[in-house]
Formats: sequence, C-alpha cells, structure tokens
Amino acid sequence: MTVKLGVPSKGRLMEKTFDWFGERGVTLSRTGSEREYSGKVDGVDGVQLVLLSAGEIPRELAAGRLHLGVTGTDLVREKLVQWDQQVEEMAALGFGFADLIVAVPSCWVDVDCLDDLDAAASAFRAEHGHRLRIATKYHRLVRDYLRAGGVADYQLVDSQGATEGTVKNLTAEAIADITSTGETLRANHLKILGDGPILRSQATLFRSRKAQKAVAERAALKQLLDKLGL
Ligand SMILES: Nc1ncnc2c1ncn2[C@@H]1O[C@H](COP(=O)(O)OP(=O)(O)OP(=O)(O)O)[C@@H](O)[C@H]1O
Ligand SMILES: O=P(O)(O)OC[C@H]1O[C@H](OP(=O)(O)OP(=O)(O)O)[C@H](O)[C@@H]1O
Repeated sequence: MTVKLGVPSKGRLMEKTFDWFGERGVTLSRTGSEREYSGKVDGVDGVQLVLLSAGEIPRELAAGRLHLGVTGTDLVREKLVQWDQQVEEMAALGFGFADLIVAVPSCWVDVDCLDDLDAAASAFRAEHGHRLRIATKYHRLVRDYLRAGGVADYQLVDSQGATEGTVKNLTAEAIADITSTGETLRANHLKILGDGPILRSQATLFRSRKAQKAVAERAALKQLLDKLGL
C-alpha cells in the first residue's frame, strides 16, 4: 500500500501544485500522453500521485481513499459537512486565491448590501409572484450566509459553470460565485454586494482523518510531510 496524494488534474491549480511540491524537493509529473490522467512522484518513496477533478478531492479525502489532497478551501467547506472533522488543513499553498461573493446587476442602483437584497427580494416576489433566483454551485455556503444575513425571500438555482451568464440568460436575477480578478463580473455587468465575501479561498493541502495508515504508509507519510516542512 502507498500513500495517495490527490492533485487537480488540469489547469492553474495542477501546475502551481506541481511547482509548490517541486520547490520542496518532491517532483510531481504527469506520465503517458498529454490526455492520460497518470502521474508519478519523485524525491520520496511510497507516494502515489492521483490526478482528479478539484471538486472531487474533498469527497475522496472524506472517504479515506486519498491520504492527502490539494484543492480549494471553498470546495472543502461546500462539499463536506463539518469539514474539519473529516479533513485537517496542513498548509495554505499561497495560490488559487478566490472570493466567494454575491453579485447583482450593476443597474440595481438601490441594492448594495444584504439588507438591500432582502428588501429587493421581497419586492420582487410581490411583483412577480415567484422568488428572486440566485444562481450558484455553492448551495450550502450561500444558504448559510444568506440565513445569517437575514435574507429569506429567494431561491437558489443550480449553475455548475458560466454562472455570471445566467442573469443575461434570464435564468436568475443574482449570482453567488467565486471571483479572482473581477473581470468576469464586470464583463457581465454585475456588481458585488458590499458586505464582504462569503469566504476567501485558496489552494490548500489537506490530510484525510479517515484514511487507513498501515505501518509502511505511516512511514511514507511522515517522510513526505517532513520533506515538505510540515
Ligand atoms: N478564476 C479563478 N482564480 C483563482 N482560483 C480559481 C478561479 N476559478 C476557480 N478557482 C479555484 O480553483 C478551484 C477549482 O475550481 P473549479 O472546480 O471551478 O475548477 P475546474 O477546473 O472547473 O474543476 P473541475 O475539474 O471540477 O471541472 C476552486 O477551489 C476555486 O476556488
Ligand atoms: O474574477 P475572474 O478572474 O474573472 O474569475 C472568475 C471566474 O473564474 C471561474 O470560472 P472558470 O474559469 O473556472 O469557469 P466556470 O465558469 O466553468 O466555473 C469562476 O467561476 C468565475 O466565472
């Protein structure tokens, strides 16, 4: 048995994760063809690289099928109930920064904060006969945030991508999504509510609290964490 390390299989997160480990003497690399999801680990024994979707890493850690995994804090908090009982944060990696925010059309001049949104949502329902729709893939985090902020008269609609487009497409009136540079929001004529983000996320190395550790795995895990300075 080996220690399984889960890393996002594509894009910025994968490349920056490879760099972060490389700077600490652990070389992660893809093997096979460009499209084959296989990889290897050099610089430490007994560790297997598992390439998978960033969004699936929280679940795999919680199930104990990965010992360690790199993904965004937003995805762990959204996907795992009582996340800190299922995984342990080992290191914030200093990249993949993104804020989870609520945004409304820029032309809604009377709506700048959650209190305004609550008022607008009540007025919307009275006028249209259905609740104001907020598109998101972060259902749990958004619900908790709006409940705490006293916003009640809304409904979430699921959007797994291109969420900023839902307002223009008339499938939602507002959105809750991650933003980094803010360019996608600006391009889609949306503005962030001024109460501060729901969550500030960054790429983080997590350890599973459930993954079994036989003697050999304990040794490999310790060696890896020592090498990473953790
Ligand atoms: N524009 C961005 N800037 C910085 N970080 C981002 C950005 N977009 C997404 N992220 C972060 O990257 C992580 C992965 O996001 P997401 O699940 O959208 O990626 P994906 O590449 O679409 O993954 P999947 O393989 O599941 O489709 C999340 O933790 C998110 O916060
Ligand atoms: O603030 P910005 O720098 O413009 O980045 C924000 C965008 O990045 C992410 O989308 P991604 O590119 O992952 O595509 P997606 O819409 O499929 O999630 C996110 O969902 C926003 O749409």
